[in-house]
Formats: sequence, C-alpha cells, structure tokens
Amino acid sequence: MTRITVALGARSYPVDIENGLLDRAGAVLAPLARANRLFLVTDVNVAAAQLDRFRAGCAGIEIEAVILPAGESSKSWAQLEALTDRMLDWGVERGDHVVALGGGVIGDLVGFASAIVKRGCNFVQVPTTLLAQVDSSVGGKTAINARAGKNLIGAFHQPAHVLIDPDVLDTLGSRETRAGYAEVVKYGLIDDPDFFDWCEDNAGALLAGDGAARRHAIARSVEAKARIVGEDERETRDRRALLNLGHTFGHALEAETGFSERLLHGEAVAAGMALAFRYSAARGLCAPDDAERVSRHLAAVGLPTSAAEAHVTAAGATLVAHMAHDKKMAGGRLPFLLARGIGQTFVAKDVELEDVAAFLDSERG
Ligand SMILES: NC(=O)c1ccc[n+]([C@@H]2O[C@H](COP(=O)([O-])OP(=O)(O)OC[C@H]3O[C@@H](n4cnc5c(N)ncnc54)[C@H](O)[C@@H]3O)[C@@H](O)[C@H]2O)c1
Ligand SMILES: O=C(O)C(=O)C[C@@H](O)[C@H](O)[C@H](O)COP(=O)(O)O
Ligand SMILES: [Zn+2]
Repeated sequence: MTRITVALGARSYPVDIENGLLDRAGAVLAPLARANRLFLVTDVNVAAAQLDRFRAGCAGIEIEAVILPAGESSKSWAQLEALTDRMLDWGVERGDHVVALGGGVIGDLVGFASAIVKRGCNFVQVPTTLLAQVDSSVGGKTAINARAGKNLIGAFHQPAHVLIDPDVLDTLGSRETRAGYAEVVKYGLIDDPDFFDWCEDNAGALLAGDGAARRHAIARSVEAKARIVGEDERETRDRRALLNLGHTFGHALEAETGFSERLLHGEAVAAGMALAFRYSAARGLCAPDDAERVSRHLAAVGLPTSAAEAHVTAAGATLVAHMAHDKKMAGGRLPFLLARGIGQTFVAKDVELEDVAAFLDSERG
C-alpha cells in the first residue's frame, strides 16, 4: 500500500492507495463507525457499479446508503437540503464519519454537508473516478454551485481519511476517465515538466487501464496535491491557486453550458489549460511551441483545447462576465494562472479582463 500524508497539523490525514482496497474498506472504517453504523452517500451509477463490493468489504458494519442522482446538477441547494435532512434524520453526530463513495460531485457535496451539519462532522472520501482519486478527494475544498457560478457556496473541510482503490476505475466510462486525466496533466504543467513528459509517453496506457500507469499517475498527483495543500491550505499564499490552472477559463465554459453533461469539469479544464497557455504565448510570456505542445497532447487523448471544441460559441465579453464571479477576485482584479513554459505556472496579477475578452474573441476567428 502507498500512504501519502496531507500534513496539516491537527487536521493531517492519510491518503491510502491500494488495489482492492474497497474489498478491505471495513478494516479502516470499523474503528471509525460509531455503534457499528456508517452513513454513506453515493450516486446511482456508483451504486450500481461498486456499492455491493463496498458493502461486502464492510461486512459486519450496518450501512445506511443514500443514493443520489448522478452528475453536476447534484451540486445544488436542493440536493444539499435533502442530504442534510437525511443525515439529521439518521441521527448523525459530530464524531460520526460520513462516507462519500463517488466522484468529485459526491465528494464536494458530501464534504460540504459534513462541514455544516451540526457545525461539522467527520467525513471519509472513497473516490471512484480518476478525477476524484487524483484531485478532488484530497485538500478539503467542498462546495455546491450557485446561480452566479461554480463552487461559489462551500467550505474548507478536510476529510479524516482518503481510501483510493484504483481497481474501481475499471467500471468508469472512457469519457469520464479522459476528463479526469486533464487534472493529471495539470500537475505536470504546474511545476513538474518531467511528469508532463511521462504523461506524453504513458497517457495511452493509463487511459487503457494499465495498472502500473494508473498507480504512478495517482500517486504522483496525490503527492503534488498534498504538498501544495500542506503549504497553503486556504489559498492565501499564491501557492494553492496554482491548482486552479485552466479553471478560470474552464469554469466560465462550464457556466456557459449550464453545468450540464454537455461539458464535464475535466473537459472544461483541458480547454482552459490550452487557453491559458495560448494566452500566455500571446502575451509573450511563454514560447508558442510550449503552448502548441500542451494542445497537441490534450487533443491526442481526445480532450477539447478551445472554447469551440468545448462547444461554447459565446463572445469573449460573455465568458469574462462569468469570470468576474471567480473566488480568486481580489480588490476588483482577477489573478490568472499563466505560464512561462511547461512546468512554470505562476499567478499573474496584472491581467485586464478586457484583454482576456479580446483574446477569446481573436480565438473565434
Ligand atoms: N474539491 C476539489 O478539490 C475538486 C477538484 C476537482 C474537481 N472537483 C469537482 O469534481 C466534479 C467532477 O468530478 P468527476 O469528474 O468525478 O464527476 P462525477 O462525480 O460526476 O462522476 C462522473 C460520472 O462517473 C460516474 N461514476 C463515478 N465513479 C464511477 C465508477 N467507478 N464506475 C462507474 N461510474 C462511475 C458518476 O456516476 C458520474 O456519472 C466537479 O463538480 C468539479 O468541480 C472538485
Ligand atoms: O484543490 C484546489 O485548490 C483546486 O483548485 C482543484 C481544482 O481542480 C478544483 O476543480 C477546485 O474545486 C477548483 O477550486 P475553486 O476554488 O476554483 O472552486
Ligand atoms: Zn478541477
């Protein structure tokens, strides 16, 4: 088993990565289950694909399973209200460990519900998508979407434990696997050019389900995320913001598609990263060859690399209006994650939104 610790003082926690871990989840969870009972939340697809396995792995523990609709639309006030009521009806106590079995949608929603019910109870992440295993289950960002935009209502609330079983990815669809891969590539682009090289060489194997490639990608990603979160848990030091590479553009694209299945989060991030690199090149910050290399790799695995490929035709001004709701906004200015090259992402604080709008319009031809 690989264990990576997210080092946050009293709130530190382990991220365990092991094939078949779901079948042995009870060994970790039994000591966390008050009165031998666990409250678990999942979605319909994960319930069909993995819940029986999870239950078998937790033999002897009584599991109250809440099964929600799948997809981004579950990160809503309506689902949050229904879920928190279910938790209270069940009699959840602060010391309980609520289990989030699913992708980033379930993790973000359950994490937020756990942050606010009784002013905070424990939760455990059992991520079942590539995206959730490499990114969303680690770091304690929890949220639902608001009318004004993505993840605008939420809390920082760290899980008590993260259990990653790469085998659960066997049942994940290829589109969802590809979308999660965008967040893997992100770590290479932020500050690890060797890992980007590895991605170029191994994406095919990883996406085809090769076990060694999967384990390497998951462990390297979790190590990077744990390190950055440990340095800047609440995104106040220009460090954690690096994890937002591609997200300012990406969240605007997601908002434009109404947070629907038309554009998955990872697809939006892929297009957003390609846009961030092209915008960096347009400003003379980064070599055009680097920007082309990023797009070439994302396109090679079937991810979108522009607003048009993400099926968004909106004008630059419309996309920039979505960006104005970004949580990074400070003093009326929006910091942007730009790049000086592959593995050289930085926080730029001198970007004018009008300039971004003009760049986006220039992309429309
Ligand atoms: N909190 C964070 O740090 C963070 C980081 C990245 C993304 N996110 C959020 O994560 C969300 C996207 O997460 P996602 O890509 O995991 O999407 P998701 O949770 O919607 O899962 C994608 C689809 O795969 C299905 N699924 C999940 N696991 C499966 C399995 N093992 N077998 C079969 N089907 C399975 C789900 O039912 C769903 O239909 C977005 O809302 C994004 O904002 C949060
Ligand atoms: O953990 C982080 O920090 C990230 O930025 C990870 C992102 O992949 C993730 O999508 C996150 O939810 C975006 O953060 P937000 O603060 O822009 O909502
Ligand atoms: Zn993301």
